[in-house]
Amino acid sequence: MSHADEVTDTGAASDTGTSKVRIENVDKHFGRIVALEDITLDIGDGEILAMVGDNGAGKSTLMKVLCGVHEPTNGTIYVDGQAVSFSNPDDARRYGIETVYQDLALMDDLDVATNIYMDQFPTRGFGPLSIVDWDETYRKAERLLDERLDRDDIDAHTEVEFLSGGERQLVAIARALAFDPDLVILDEPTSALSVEATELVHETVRQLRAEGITVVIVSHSLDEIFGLADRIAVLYQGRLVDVADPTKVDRDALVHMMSTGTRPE
Ligand SMILES: Nc1ncnc2c1ncn2[C@@H]1O[C@H](COP(=O)(O)OP(=O)(O)OP(=O)(O)O)[C@@H](O)[C@H]1O
Repeated sequence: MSHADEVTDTGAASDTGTSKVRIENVDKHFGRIVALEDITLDIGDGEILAMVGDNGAGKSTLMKVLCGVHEPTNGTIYVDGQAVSFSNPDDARRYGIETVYQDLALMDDLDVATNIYMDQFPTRGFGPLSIVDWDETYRKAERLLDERLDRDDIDAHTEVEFLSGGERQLVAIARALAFDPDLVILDEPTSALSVEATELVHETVRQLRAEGITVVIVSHSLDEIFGLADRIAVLYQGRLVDVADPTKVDRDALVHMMSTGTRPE
């Protein structure tokens, strides 16, 4: 691979707005494995940034650095211009970063509202006498599904195991939204979904952007990438190859970058 072809993202996001998150000179090593090497990337406030790359390119590792699962070996993460250091996902959450993992991590035998609020149930009473306010839990869940996701057809009382794949994805997104995030990371959100369910999830992602939420989406689907992304960060063997504008790059060029680590002539 020619390192001359690799880029440092100079902050194209700043052209239209400010950076929500800046990843600066980030390396991540696992023993002798270099999973990320000198990544510098701005994630623009309110944009949908797709993260793409072949297997082993470093997408998951970069996502996990962003959401506090991994600490970078070197480099700095800035949120709203402030240098931050995340030791765990709760730290990232405090800075408004939520992640929806591919496996969704839903509890199948619990209902929708419980899944959405299980980490932060509304309570009544004070101190040791406080108890879960179930009425408020269902009310809030219904409001969230209806007003934020436009899905009043998903009943907050339904056990998650009875939902379709697309609905499960939306419940997982709702759980992230319940933390009132500024940035949501979606890991392969439609990889197991039908065309129809995929379009519903895409609608939701566009809705998040319309609300001003920044979205980072890890995806292998070119349709998804070209249909949704404002910019495309291409990784290859742990390095950033390009941050492409989907209106200016075609599929062949993207596949070329993903498979060779170089930009086309
Ligand atoms: N916890 C870990 N321990 C050791 N090596 C790891 C660990 N996590 C990732 N790696 C290595 O880091 C490199 C990047 O992996 P990563 O999972 O980030 O790639 P990816 O682009 O997400 O790939 P995929 O599309 O296959 O999920 C790979 O060589 C992988 O084996």
